[in-house]
Amino acid sequence: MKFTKMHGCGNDYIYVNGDKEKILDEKKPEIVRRLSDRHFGIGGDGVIFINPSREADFEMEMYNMDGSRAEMCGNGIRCVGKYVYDKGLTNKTEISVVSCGKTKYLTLFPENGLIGSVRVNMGSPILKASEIPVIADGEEVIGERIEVDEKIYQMTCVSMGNPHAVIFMDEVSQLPLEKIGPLFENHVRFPNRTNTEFVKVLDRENVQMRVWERGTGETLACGTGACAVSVACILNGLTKEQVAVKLLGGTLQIQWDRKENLIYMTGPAVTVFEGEIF
Ligand SMILES: N[C@H](CCC[C@H](N)C(=O)O)C(=O)O
Repeated sequence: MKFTKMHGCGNDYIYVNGDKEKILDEKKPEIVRRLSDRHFGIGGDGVIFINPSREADFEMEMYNMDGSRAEMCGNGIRCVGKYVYDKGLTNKTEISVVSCGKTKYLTLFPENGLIGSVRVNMGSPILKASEIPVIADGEEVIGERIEVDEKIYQMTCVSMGNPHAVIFMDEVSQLPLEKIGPLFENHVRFPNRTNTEFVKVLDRENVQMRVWERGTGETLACGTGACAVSVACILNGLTKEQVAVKLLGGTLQIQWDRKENLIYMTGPAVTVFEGEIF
C-alpha cells in the first residue's frame, strides 16, 4: 500500500489515497493501529484516507492512532488540501472537503508550485452541551468546575465537530499529562470521550497550549483544539478575536469572526516522505 507521511505543526498522520488503495471499512481500525505504531508500523498520530466525494471536492476519513474514527481534524484537513493540490488531483486553490457529513472550505497558498500553508473555514463552534456532547446541568459549559484526580479545574466545553474540554491553567509546561489526560478523556461526563486542551493565556493575542487527544494521547498540536481554545478564551473575555495559539509543534493563527460566527484557522502543511508498506 502506497502512503504519504505529512504533518501540521508536528501532528503527524499517514495519508492514503482511498480511491487507489481499496480497504474494507471493517478492516480499517486494525490497519490504522498497525500503521500508526511507531515501532512495528510506519508511525503516526493516526491515518487519514482521502476519498472521492459527491458532496464536496474530496472526503477526509480520519482515524486516531487507537483506530477510532473522528469527525474532524484541523491539522489533517490542511494536509489534505496540500496533498490533493501537490499530487495534481486538483488545480484549484479554493476547495471543499467533507468529513462525517460536514463540509469545510479551504484556501490553499502555493509556494513555488507546492502548497506551504492553508486557511480553513472551520465553521461555527458548537456550545450546546447536548451536542458536544457533555453531561451538564445547564445548556452550555463555560467556566465550570470539574473534579479530576481530587483536583478542581475550570472547564469550558466546545465542539468543532469533535468534542473538546478546555482547561485554563497558570502553567502548562510541567503538567502530568500521562496521568490526568486519560482521566479527562474517559471522564463519565463525556459520552463520546473528549479531547482536552490545557491553556495558559500569555496576553490578549497569544496563548500557549498542550493537548491530550482522544484516541491518540499527547500530540504536538491539535487544530480543532486550537480553535476550541480560542473560542473558550474569547467567551471568557481573556483574548481578542484573533489569537496566535502556540503549541509544542508550532503556531496556529485562529480568528473567530463573531458577526458570521465562523472560525478561521491558518497554518502550515508539510510532506515528510512517501512510501510503500507491505
Ligand atoms: N483526536 C481527535 C481527532 C484529531 C484532531 C486533531 N489532531 C486536530 O488537528 O484537530 C478526536 O478524536 O476528536
